[in-house]
Amino acid sequence: MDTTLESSAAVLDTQKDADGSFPTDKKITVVFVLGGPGSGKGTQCANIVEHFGFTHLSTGDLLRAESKSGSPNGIMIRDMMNEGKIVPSEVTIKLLRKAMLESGNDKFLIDGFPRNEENRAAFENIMKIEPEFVLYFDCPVEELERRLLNRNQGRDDDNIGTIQKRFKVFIESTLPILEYYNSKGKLRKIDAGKPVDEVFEDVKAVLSPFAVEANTCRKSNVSMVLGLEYLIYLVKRLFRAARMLLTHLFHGTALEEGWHAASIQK
Ligand SMILES: Nc1ncnc2c1ncn2[C@@H]1O[C@H](COP(=O)(O)OP(=O)(O)OP(=O)(O)O)[C@@H](O)[C@H]1O
Ligand SMILES: O=c1ccn([C@@H]2O[C@H](COP(=O)(O)O)[C@@H](O)[C@H]2O)c(=O)[nH]1
Repeated sequence: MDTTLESSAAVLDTQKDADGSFPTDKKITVVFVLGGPGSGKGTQCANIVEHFGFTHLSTGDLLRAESKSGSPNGIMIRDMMNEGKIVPSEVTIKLLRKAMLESGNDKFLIDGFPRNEENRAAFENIMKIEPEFVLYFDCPVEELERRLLNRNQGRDDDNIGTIQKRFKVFIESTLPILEYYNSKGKLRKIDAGKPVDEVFEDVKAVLSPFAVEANTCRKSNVSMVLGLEYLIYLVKRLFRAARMLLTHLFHGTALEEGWHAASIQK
């Protein structure tokens, strides 16, 4: 499958209200991040960004921002989120595509998406991008509920009524997506019921293929710096030798005296 932003753009740009254009033909790496509400997707994505250079895009965050922006879809999005319902794919994918473009990156963690079969098929058809794999944060429901009720980030949907609806949607619509990717050998399941640091150790193991690139990059930066320092050292020595030679040619005696004086001082 062709996975360039350019080809995705070609499809999306046929849409009447699609904005912007994709500047590159780079290969795009996408990792979907899924898990029940409160399983720690956002928390772990922040760690991944720091260590592996991905851009983190939470579709929930993108929809929340859109609902507050006063856009024509704003009220519809807010009402659906308050009911724990899944917003139509074209709305979410348009926001995702814009954010991917604006990031300038080519490696993305797409958090909280695809949530149902419609999301999955639409992303594949429109963006023409297959995920590398799906990171699935698996956590007992009692722990999810405890975390959400203690989150205190002012989210309208972190109340027990909406939380129950979100759990139901996750079981009915998102679990089949996880099964789909599992059948394709693309599911990477993580025990998310453990403390944050322990979960991240498991995440790092799954993302290790991307660390190779980061290490290589770091190593080559180090050798570049060392190489540059050595070059500066050589140039300095060359200048010193040239200066001594010139001084010797024009003031041979003085130089000899200088050397002599220097060797006495030693
Ligand atoms: N491993 C963990 N152990 C205990 N608490 C955690 C852990 N991971 C995250 N939390 C806490 O649980 C809450 C939910 O975490 P987070 O927002 O990362 O989940 P999420 O999966 O992104 O949620 P949502 O799907 O609702 O956006 C936060 O208050 C976070 O600090
Ligand atoms: O792709 C998506 C992502 C989210 N939603 C809606 O937003 C809320 C909150 O999502 P979080 O991932 O917990 O931030 C979710 O319950 C859905 O109503 C969506 O429709 N599509």
